Amino acid sequence: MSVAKGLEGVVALTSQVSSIVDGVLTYRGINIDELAEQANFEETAFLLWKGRLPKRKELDQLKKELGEEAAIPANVLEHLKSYPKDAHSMAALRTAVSALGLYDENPDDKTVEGNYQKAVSLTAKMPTIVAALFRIREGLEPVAPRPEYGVARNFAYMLHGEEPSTVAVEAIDQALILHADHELNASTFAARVTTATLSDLYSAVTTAIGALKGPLHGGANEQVMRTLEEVGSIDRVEEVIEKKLANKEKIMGFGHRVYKDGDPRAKHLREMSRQMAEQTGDKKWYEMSIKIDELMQKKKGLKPNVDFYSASTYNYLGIPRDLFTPIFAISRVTGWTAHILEQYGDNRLIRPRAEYVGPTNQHYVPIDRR
Ligand SMILES: CC(=O)SCCNC(=O)CCNC(=O)[C@H](O)C(C)(C)COP(=O)(O)OP(=O)(O)OC[C@H]1O[C@@H](n2cnc3c(N)ncnc32)[C@H](O)[C@@H]1OP(=O)(O)O
Ligand SMILES: O=C([O-])CC(=O)C(=O)O
Repeated sequence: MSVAKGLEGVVALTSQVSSIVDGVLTYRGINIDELAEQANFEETAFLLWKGRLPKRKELDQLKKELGEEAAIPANVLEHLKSYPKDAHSMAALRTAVSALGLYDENPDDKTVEGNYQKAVSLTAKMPTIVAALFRIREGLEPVAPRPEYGVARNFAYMLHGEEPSTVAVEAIDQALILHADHELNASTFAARVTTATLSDLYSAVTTAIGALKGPLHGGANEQVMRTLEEVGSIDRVEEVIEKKLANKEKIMGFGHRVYKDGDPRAKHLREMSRQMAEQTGDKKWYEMSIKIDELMQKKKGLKPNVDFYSASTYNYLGIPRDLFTPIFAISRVTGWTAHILEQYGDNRLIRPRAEYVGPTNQHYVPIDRR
C-alpha cells in the first residue's frame, strides 16, 4: 500500500457540484468570478442544489421558502440560552444544528425532496442561530428574522438589531457567494463520509461544522484577525510576521492544498476590504493586510487564500472576530448540502485503508504481571 499523507492528490469521488481546474473555480460549470460579480446568494444556493440557475419564479419561490423557514423553534432558542456564554461560537453552532435535527418531524427522510427541504431549512435557520447566539452572549434579546428579507440582509439585521446599509448587505452577500462551495475540501469530505454511512442530513452537517471549525480550514479567518490585532500597526508587520516565521509558526490565511498559484476568491475579498477601508476612512486593517500579503509572497512564496482578506472585510463590517467562521458556515451549508444530496444519489460507503506501522507479535499480559 502506498500512503498519501493528508490524502494529497487522491481523487476520492466524482462530483458535478464544483470544480477547481488549473486554478479556476466553478460552481456547476460557472466561473466564480461571474457569480461573485453578478449573482446573489439565493440563486447561487439554487445553482448548487439543482445544478442550474433558477428562473425568476423559482428564485422567488426559494426566497419565499428561505424567509418562511428562517425562524427557529422556540425550544431551540431556549436551548441556545442555556449554552455557556464563553462557548466557542462554532461549538455552539455545531450543537445548535444538531439540536435542530431533534425537532425535525422526520429527520431520517432521505427522499430527494425531503433532503432538499432540509437543506433550505438549514440555510434559512443557521444565520438566525448565529445572530441569536451572539446577542444572547452579549446580554441582548435575539431579533426575530424578517421573512421578506434575503439571507444577507436578514443576517446583518438580526445581528445588530437595526436596518443594515446597502453596502453591508452587498458585501455579506458577495462573501456568502464566494464561500458557498469548494470541491472536496475537508468539511465537505467529512459531510460526505457521514452521508455515505446513510446517516441523516443533520448528522452530516454537524460533522462538517466540526471540521470547518479547525484553524487549518475555516477557522483560519478568525486567526487572521488575531494576527492583525497582534500586529496592530503597519510599522510592526515585518517584526511580528518574521518572528512567527522564525518560530516555524504558520501565518493563517496563506497557502492552500490545491491552489499553488493563488486562490481566485482572494482578489474579490481584497477589493471588498479596500472599498470598506475607503468608506470607513479606517485604512489600517487593509493596509496591514496588504503588507503581510506582500511579505508572505516575498519570504515564503505563499499567496492569500479565501480566509485572509475576509478577516479585514468582516472587521470593517463591525462583525466580531469569533463570528467569522460561523459566517463561513452559513454560506458553506449550501455546498455541504448539495454534496450530501449528490452523495445520497449515488452512494457507496467511504472507507479507505490505513497502513499499520505499530508493533506486531505482541501478547496479552495479565494485569498483575505488567
Ligand atoms: C477555507 C480554507 O480552508 S483555506 C485554508 C485555510 N487555512 C489556513 O490559512 C492555515 C494556514 N495554511 C496552512 O496551514 C496550509 O497552507 C494548508 C493547511 C492550507 C495547506 O496545507 P498543506 O497542503 O498540507 O501544506 P503544508 O502544511 O504541508 O505546507 C507545505 C509547506 O509550506 C509551509 N506553509 C504552508 N502554509 C503556510 C503558512 N500559512 N505559513 C507558513 N508556512 C506555511 C509549511 O510549513 C510547509 O513547509 P515545510 O515543507 O518547510 O515543512
Ligand atoms: O478546499 C480547501 O481545501 C479549503 C478551501 O479553500 C475551502 O474549503 O474553501
